Amino acid sequence: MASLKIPTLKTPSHSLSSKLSLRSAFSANFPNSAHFSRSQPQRGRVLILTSAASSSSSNKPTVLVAEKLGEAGLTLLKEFADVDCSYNLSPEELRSKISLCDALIVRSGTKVNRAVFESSGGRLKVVGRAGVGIDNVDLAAATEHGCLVVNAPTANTVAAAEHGIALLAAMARNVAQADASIKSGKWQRNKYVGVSLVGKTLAVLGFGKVGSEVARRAKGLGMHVIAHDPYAPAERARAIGVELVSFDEAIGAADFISMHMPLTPATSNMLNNETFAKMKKGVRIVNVARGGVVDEEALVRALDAGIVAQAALDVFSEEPPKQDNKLVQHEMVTVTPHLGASTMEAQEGVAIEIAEAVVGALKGELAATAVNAPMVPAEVLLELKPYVILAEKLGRLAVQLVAGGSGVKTVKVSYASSRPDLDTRLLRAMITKGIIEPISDIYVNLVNADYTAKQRGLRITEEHIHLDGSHEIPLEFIKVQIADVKSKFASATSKSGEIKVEGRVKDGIPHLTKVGSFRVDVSLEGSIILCRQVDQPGMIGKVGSILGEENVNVSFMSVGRVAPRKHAVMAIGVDDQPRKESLKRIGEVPAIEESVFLKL
Ligand SMILES: NC(=O)C1=CN([C@@H]2O[C@H](COP(=O)(O)OP(=O)(O)OC[C@H]3O[C@@H](n4cnc5c(N)ncnc54)[C@H](O)[C@@H]3O)[C@@H](O)[C@H]2O)C=CC1
Ligand SMILES: O=C(O)C(=O)COP(=O)(O)O
Repeated sequence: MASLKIPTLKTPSHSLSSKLSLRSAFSANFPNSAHFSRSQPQRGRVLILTSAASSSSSNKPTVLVAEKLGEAGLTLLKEFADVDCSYNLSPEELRSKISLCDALIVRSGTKVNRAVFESSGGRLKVVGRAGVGIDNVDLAAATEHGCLVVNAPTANTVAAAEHGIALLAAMARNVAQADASIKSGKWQRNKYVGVSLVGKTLAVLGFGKVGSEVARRAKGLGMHVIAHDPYAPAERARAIGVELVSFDEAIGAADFISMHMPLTPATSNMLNNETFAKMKKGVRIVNVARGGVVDEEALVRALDAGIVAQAALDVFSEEPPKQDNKLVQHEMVTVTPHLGASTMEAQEGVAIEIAEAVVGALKGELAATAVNAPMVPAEVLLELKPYVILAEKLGRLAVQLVAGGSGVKTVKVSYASSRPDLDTRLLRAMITKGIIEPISDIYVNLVNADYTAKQRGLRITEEHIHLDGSHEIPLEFIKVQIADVKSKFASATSKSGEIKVEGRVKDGIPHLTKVGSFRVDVSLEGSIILCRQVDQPGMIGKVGSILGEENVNVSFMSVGRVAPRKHAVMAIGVDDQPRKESLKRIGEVPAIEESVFLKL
């Protein structure tokens, strides 16, 4: 397996402070628009931005809105960002604009594929999908690029359900065909005799938000409603008088089928030759989900064979469909141009929902509708905040203790906690960030931490040390161990050969409490000098005076020793980075056996 090579360590261009917010967990971090400066690119806390990448002279992030968005959403976005509304961009135009944008907002009409993320040069930090389906966004590529994807999953539910019902009724009564006929001067009352809905069986496939609203409305029309959804809770179905059945039962019993699942590899072409063959002859199909859930050629054949009597389609595998598309032209098919979410009300709601999500994500807040990042509830985030900082700093310290040329492959993290259900995803991500960022150009956040670790051949194992006691404090300590490496500070290596650092949070401030087998206590602010010395009087004074002469402010000092007059490790917190010569002078103090400077 590949391993994470330790090159010369980079000095981070920022210094962490106790003011660090949860922003560091996410990729998109604009503290607020007024303080955001593109001319001073920073890593870690905020986006990697350069003045060359800036398209505007203001300090605000830039949001590209690539498809029509409701006014209320645009107003919200404009309060925080420079908003570029450029509709109908070609793929090439989108790719060339994207490196100037911090966020992109799309609906279903824009393909946000890998090329878009690659063209963004690392600047794009949030993609907002103003709607539900995210099949037009390459989530794997987004994650690999540390780009958060958020959607607006609730505001268009009713609109989509109403459109499903509109298509159901219009299809059953040939509304569209009859309308076209009368407009062409005909009066064909016998040709357009329809079928009734009352008493018929409707199978709702996909019993999520839209599917259940369709079911509720269909029941109001006097239909017998059954549903199939492998993941829907039976109680939810029962509560509205719908029976959940198997897929084969649903399609076998249905007079009408309505599709409401997302397009995924598992649902692609789920209506096909084989499944059409299992349906009742004369079944009628409504699709307001995605064109790709139906094998469209198989549907044409099923229509021509009379297995499917009629279909009503709002969505197509290729949008817009070609003019000679056989389904569009088919007499027994009613079509609309992906109008499910297109009501005034839904579009205003979706616009607000997505604008809030994108602005929140740009501010580094928790994104409640994140699609490609673990969902960590806001209250958990707040509670874990100091531990998040501790986790990143321990990772950062541990990796700086690795000797150049070693390959970091295995990191073991131990969490000592009385909480059996401690959510460690965020902590793990931050340790990964701490380990990878000082030795690479990769920007690591909650979105791409696990992916990046895997890519770099870094295996992070986690262990929970269960403590008895109050559940009030989420964590007693975190221990980070790097195995199978040489250390540039031998004292950081435990008896079993791993580099080991341990820390805990005291009064809300992260502290380093153990290095190897030496207990220390130094707050993790500023930077740290570690020295191993023979435990004897005067050492603190000697090192302190060298730092004083060099004008380096000491914030903290702590000495941990194995036994009096034996070996001791001195941890010195410093506000500024000492000159190389100062560190050399410290190393030359006769009783000092080794020393290392660690930048936090
Ligand atoms: N035509 C339009 O303008 C609109 C289309 N949509 C489409 O409708 C879909 C559903 O939207 P929501 O109900 O809001 O999403 P949702 O996530 O609430 O519901 C989707 C349901 O599909 C189920 N599902 C997943 N795999 C399935 C399978 N193999 N068989 C049966 N069910 C399966 C899920 O368990 C879930 O309950 C969206 O993904 C989107 O593609 C949504 C809004 C507007
Ligand atoms: O929300 C969805 O999934 C939709 O299909 C709506 O698409 P639209 O935003 O109208 O392009």
